[in-house]
Amino acid sequence: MDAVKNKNITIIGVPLHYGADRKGVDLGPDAIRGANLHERLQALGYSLEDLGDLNVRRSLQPPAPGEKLKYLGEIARVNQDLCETVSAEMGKGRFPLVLGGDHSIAIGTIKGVLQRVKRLGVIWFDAHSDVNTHLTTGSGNIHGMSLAAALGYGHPDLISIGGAGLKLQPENVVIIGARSIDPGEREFLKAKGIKVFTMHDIDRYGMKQVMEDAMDIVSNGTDGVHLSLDLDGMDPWDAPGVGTPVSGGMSYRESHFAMELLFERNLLVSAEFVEVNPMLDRHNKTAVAAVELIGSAFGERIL
Ligand SMILES: NC(=[NH2+])NCCC[C@H](N)C(=O)O
Ligand SMILES: [Mn+2]
Ligand SMILES: [Mn+2]
Repeated sequence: MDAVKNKNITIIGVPLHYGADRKGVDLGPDAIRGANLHERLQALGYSLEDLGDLNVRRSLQPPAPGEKLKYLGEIARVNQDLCETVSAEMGKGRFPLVLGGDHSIAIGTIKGVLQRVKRLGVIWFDAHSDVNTHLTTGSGNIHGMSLAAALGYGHPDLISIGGAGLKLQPENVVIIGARSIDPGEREFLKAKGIKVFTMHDIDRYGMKQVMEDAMDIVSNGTDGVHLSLDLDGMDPWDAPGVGTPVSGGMSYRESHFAMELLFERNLLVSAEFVEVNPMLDRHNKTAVAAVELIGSAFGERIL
């Protein structure tokens, strides 16, 4: 089962903001749909189903001061739901395209894909590495912990989603575009041997080389690749509508080119586009960028 040859896509919206503890990113799925997502994919010959948005239970209590796992209950619940939905769609031979919502939803997406593809590669496109746990986080925001959780590290309520023991292997994961890594995360990445292509590497070697190396790593010994794309990986000039912007990111062209190269290698079995926050955006620019990157990843070309 592979992305580009799989012409059946299921779109799943996850209007979650609790992992970012900041309002607006819950409006991401509709902003992305509103930027003509369906039309663009249909024009490429894909057959779509859109399940709408998963239900997010509302919290009536603010987190306690200093809480290290803010909104854990709400986040774990929707991720369990997402995991089951992704797994069910893949079981029908469909390609899950998940729209965030904050990046904590990667836990549910990846766990669901892992139920179908045991040896899974992941490309994590992000300004951040999201490998904090409740023991290292400064913010307590779970969107900064999702990659660690998918690797099997963190709170039991997060790592047990989808079944105990279901996890990524560090050698099958690459991070691209990183430029903001916390001290605890740096240690984690080193200890686990996770390959990070920082902005420095993209400057030095160019996006073509970085993507080729990245795709070699994630496809080596795996049966499929998941793309987890945080829009804050792009430069805030091109994607201003994100909650945790970091200057000096991937340009519009670099990001597109990365998606085009991904399509050419035909590795993807699933993808998610997260952290679009329309309340912080200008003219829906970030949602439009998301749809354009999705278009390129699914085969759009200029000529
Ligand atoms: N998915 C994201 N935008 N993550 C940002 C994480 C920022 C910071 N490292 C934290 O743990 O809070
Ligand atoms: Mn990020
Ligand atoms: Mn992220």
